[in-house]
Amino acid sequence: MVDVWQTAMDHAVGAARRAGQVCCSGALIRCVDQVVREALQDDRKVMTKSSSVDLVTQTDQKVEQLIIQSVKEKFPTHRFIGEESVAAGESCVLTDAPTWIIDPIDGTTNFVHAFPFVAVSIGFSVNKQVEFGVVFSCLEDKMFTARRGKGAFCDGEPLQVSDQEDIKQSIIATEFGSSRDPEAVDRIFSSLRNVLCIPVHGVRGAGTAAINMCLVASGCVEAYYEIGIHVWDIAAGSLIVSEAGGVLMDVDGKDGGPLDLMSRRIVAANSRTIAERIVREIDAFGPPRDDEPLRR
Ligand SMILES: O=P(O)(O)O[C@H]1[C@H](O)[C@@H](O)[C@H](O)[C@@H](O)[C@@H]1O
Ligand SMILES: [Mg+2]
Ligand SMILES: [Mg+2]
Repeated sequence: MVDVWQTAMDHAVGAARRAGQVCCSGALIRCVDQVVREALQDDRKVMTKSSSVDLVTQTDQKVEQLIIQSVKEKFPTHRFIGEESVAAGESCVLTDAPTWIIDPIDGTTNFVHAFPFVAVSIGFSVNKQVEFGVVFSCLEDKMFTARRGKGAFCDGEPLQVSDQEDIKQSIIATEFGSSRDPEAVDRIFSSLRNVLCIPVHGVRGAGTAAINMCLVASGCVEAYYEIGIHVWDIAAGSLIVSEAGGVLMDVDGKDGGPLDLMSRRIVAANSRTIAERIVREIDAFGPPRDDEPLRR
């Protein structure tokens, strides 16, 4: 059978690596070279989006344009949902058409502060189903990939989630997100307290949703959950987790409900048991959906 999306996936891997090189040269320069740092004053200019801690740089915008241009040349009819294009006013609606879902720098706050976890995330959906996901963790130089039904890989090596079924023997990843609304922060802390006091072995966060999900897929943490993420944070990572044997869910009711890429809520875990336990412990508030027209 003809593998219709393999060419697109190969293109995504190349684009993610090239984009990662742009991000990483910027990030490494921030770590090591004060003189170049000053010379790059403009490039380091940090702007804000939905809140004073929702950061964006010219590198985010430049990298997204690089990826979109290169895809357009090869696949002129495909559509895009890109984090920085949506911030600039493009619509954020997932249709049945082949759609590239791009987070040019996942972990912009890390990037700005030279905290060494930054990823380029490219998901590709058809009929609203993710067909492949590519996450390039550029400072670690690790390429995570997954094709629907064909497994998940890191640099070509198969990935498998952890087989730990006991949440008390687990590490859980999460993030605080970019809302500083006191009510939302209270809810995030109350969920965190409940999870921590199960008790779990530990709670971690890499500062990027995509890398947190690759950590689940690699078996380094048993689960990742977050409320407030966006479709571009999770499209690629969600397939990498499920193809590594993990489960994905929303945070509704007792069993979470099916993952909804636009709902801004996710639990990604090694097993249903651990995912459902997290759902029971967290406060399931609902930020405005990504496809809600008046969310900005
Ligand atoms: O760095 P970006 O692409 O803005 O994504 C981050 C997101 O904005 C935060 O809410 C999450 O907590 C991070 O995990 C994301 O990766
Ligand atoms: Mg992101
Ligand atoms: Mg981003």
